Amino acid sequence: MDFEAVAKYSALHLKPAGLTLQYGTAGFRTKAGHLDHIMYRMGLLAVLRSMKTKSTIGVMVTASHNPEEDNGVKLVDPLGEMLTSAWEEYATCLANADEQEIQSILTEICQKEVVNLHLHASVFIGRDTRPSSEKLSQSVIDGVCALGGQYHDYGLVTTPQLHYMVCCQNTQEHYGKATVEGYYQKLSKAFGELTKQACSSGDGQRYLKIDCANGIGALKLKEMEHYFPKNLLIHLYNDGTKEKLNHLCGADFVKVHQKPPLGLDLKPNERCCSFDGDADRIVYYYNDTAGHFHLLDGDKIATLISTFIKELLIKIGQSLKMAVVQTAYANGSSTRYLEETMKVPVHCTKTGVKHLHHKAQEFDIGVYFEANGHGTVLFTNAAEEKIRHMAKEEKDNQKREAAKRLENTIDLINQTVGDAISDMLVIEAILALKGLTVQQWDAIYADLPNRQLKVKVADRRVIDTTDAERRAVTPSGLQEKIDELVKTYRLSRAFVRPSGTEDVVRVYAEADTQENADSLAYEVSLAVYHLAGGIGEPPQPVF
Ligand SMILES: CC(=O)N[C@H]1[C@@H](OP(=O)(O)O)O[C@H](CO)[C@@H](O)[C@@H]1O
Ligand SMILES: [Mg+2]
Repeated sequence: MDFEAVAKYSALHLKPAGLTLQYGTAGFRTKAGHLDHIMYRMGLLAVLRSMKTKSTIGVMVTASHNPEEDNGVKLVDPLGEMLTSAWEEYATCLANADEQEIQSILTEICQKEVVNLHLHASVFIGRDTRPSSEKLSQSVIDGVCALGGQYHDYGLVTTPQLHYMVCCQNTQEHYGKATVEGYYQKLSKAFGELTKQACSSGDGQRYLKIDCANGIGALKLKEMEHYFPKNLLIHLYNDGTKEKLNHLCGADFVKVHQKPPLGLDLKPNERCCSFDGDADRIVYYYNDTAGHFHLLDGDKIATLISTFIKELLIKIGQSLKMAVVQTAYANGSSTRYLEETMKVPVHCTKTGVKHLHHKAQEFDIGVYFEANGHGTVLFTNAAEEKIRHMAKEEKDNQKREAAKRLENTIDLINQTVGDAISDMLVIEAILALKGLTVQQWDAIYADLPNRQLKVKVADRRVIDTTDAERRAVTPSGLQEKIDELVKTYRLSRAFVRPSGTEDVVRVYAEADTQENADSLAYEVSLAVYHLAGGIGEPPQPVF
């Protein structure tokens, strides 16, 4: 290891005194001004991870739906998955080390992981549209170079595009070409094939309004539009030319506030969707003729996609096991509908894509979505081979056609990670094929009214949870209080957990009416404030 180079570059990326950060649900995230040293050190770590796995590793500079002033970074493992947890700990350790400790920590990681430092290292780098991202990605490059790694800087890409390209590279392009054009071509071709026999979506309305959160999604959709078949008409809003990233718009804003984004005029019954800042989440919505807003979130998306796949599986007559993976934030109605009506097994994991992803890998076909609209579908190699074989060789016309649809779905979905562009194409294809309007899709089941709130506490780590975060173990008395409150409402459920991306405790509640969900969420927030060391003003009633 060239410690001299490491030390030389480290001096250019000094850690602010007293700053400690943790590799959380989605890597490191904080104010952009505090991240230079983190970027550099993640460049170093990516090189070691690449040597360890003998594969290309991805580094994405983004803070997704967070405010424009924030930034963040996460590492992407060889098949496009999130970084494995043991290395998250190394990342945290390296990030918080004093400058003179860096060498010994790198050496320790190499010893523990038996990293052969003579191997070639390769790192793919991507970034979102934040003003701070370009400089920060240069710091990543410094880290990669300090340890003699090779890099390819993809510049502005969506997070899922970077994951996709890492996977392509490490599968010797079996998954696709490791270029942005390759991505556009593969997805557009699959979409065209899949929707060949569809006339249009049920409402005869052939276009979709997209709120791009003033982020990278707008840039990439503009590039991709030329590849789309003519039957897909999209109209972009919040394309970043006028307003600030994620400000009063984007998938997270729409989901949390349950209202349309600024900058998109919502006409009755028009089908609309929002991406988040790095385009790995998507939610749909519409306003009915009475002016009521209807949100179709990750749970509705999971239901639509799993219904579509299940129908095709029945047609091809293969016994492939499919399951849906959700988190505690999934609306109770969606879980009930999937289990009781659809007869699809549902599993609940902790928040964070990596947990859902791992669980989904246990099934032949694993559909996973967070309620906030992050999700995808995973097919095992064996399931994929079976489907591709049938799509080619099956004699029975109906079965073969169903297998072809599944095959195109496999090619359309980005299996590495949730992907707003890919998910949007899957959803548009399903609506067109099934002749469903957005209203008919929404009517499949009715969501239970719900509310999400945040509470500021001195140290959110005082809250420890169990049972896929549905119950609080500490501080003592908190869970008992929540249980007590939940009992006073109908069809109710509530839980609290420390956020992995913001310095807050999140509160979730659902109940029979919006008023009751709001009131329960408020009461639970108060309990958190009083029992878990709340700071600042106590929570106020929601409305
Ligand atoms: C309730 C919620 O939406 N939480 C989000 C949010 O995590 P928190 O740990 O809740 O801050 O950001 C994560 C990363 O984008 C995402 O995976 C997760 O679903
Ligand atoms: Mg995101």
